[in-house]
Amino acid sequence: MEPITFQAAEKRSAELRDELNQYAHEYYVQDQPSVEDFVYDKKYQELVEIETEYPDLITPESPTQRVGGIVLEGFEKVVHDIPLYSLNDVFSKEELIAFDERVKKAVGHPVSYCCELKIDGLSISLKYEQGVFVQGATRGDGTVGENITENLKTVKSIPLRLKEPLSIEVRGECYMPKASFVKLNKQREEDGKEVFANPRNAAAGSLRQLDTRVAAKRNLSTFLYTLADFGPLESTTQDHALNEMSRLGFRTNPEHRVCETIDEVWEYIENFHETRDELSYEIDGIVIKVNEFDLQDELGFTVKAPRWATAYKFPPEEAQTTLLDIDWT
Ligand SMILES: NC(=O)c1cnc(OC2CCCC2)nc1N
Repeated sequence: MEPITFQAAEKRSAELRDELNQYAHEYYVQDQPSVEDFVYDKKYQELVEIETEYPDLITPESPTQRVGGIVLEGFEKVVHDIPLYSLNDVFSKEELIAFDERVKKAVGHPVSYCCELKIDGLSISLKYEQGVFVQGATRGDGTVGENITENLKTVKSIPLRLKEPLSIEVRGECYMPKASFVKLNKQREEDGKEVFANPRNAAAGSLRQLDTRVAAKRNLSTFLYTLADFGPLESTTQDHALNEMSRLGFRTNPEHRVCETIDEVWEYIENFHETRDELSYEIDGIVIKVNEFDLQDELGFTVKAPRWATAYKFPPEEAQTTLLDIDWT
């Protein structure tokens, strides 16, 4: 390609960055690619050539920054301004009904619930300043986590810049899709390496890598589910917050549903208990949250968990076809 002037390179690289980030958003966040891979690859190659010629044109959100390439000494500690709470679990319909009774007694009237699949991955917290991804951390003990920003930058579904210049913090799950888990373990077996016990461990092991190029190759993904620091956003319900996070460019789980009664919640639980093997990711239950944020505030927290949420845990899968038995190709 004939060398181009800096001005032409500046304009062209900005066009390519926006175009490639839009293609990546459609592919990794919306699961609806609008172009074939070779179209993306060709434009990506052009951007690499321009950035190689003019390194000053590289920006934090350039798609070329997703491949990793630094080896960290270790992970710094991060103190979470807003704690990441855990959930009180329930294991039966009776316990779920008791949860609903406690909530109704405390607020004095029936409430609607936002039901979400309980993704079996690693809890992460993402901080943005004026729309730019500035820090990613593990949950840790809920108050102190580890700074894994460099590894999370390689996770393609995590936006490096939001659609609006907001300063917010969101939380969610980083997970490894079942098909990627099977492929990784087959490769590790061939390489004589120890295999991962489950996708959650594989995701955790990938994010604990000090060499970011390793994390970049592990095909990790995310579902975000908590608006922690709202910034200027004004969601009043969990369901609305999920829709806002999706609008801002985050990947959220499409199966969330508002249920008006605990019976509807139970229907939702039974449905996904039966069909979860069809999902491309592992879930270990259902998270049920009081939908209205003002009622969540009224209910508050115990020492470790919100009074306004519970997790219905599925019984461990006995004699279930294991992931390795299923042909994921
Ligand atoms: N694994 C999940 O999919 C998941 C985990 N946690 C939460 O909510 C937090 C927010 C307040 C307490 C728990 N939602 C989820 N969907």
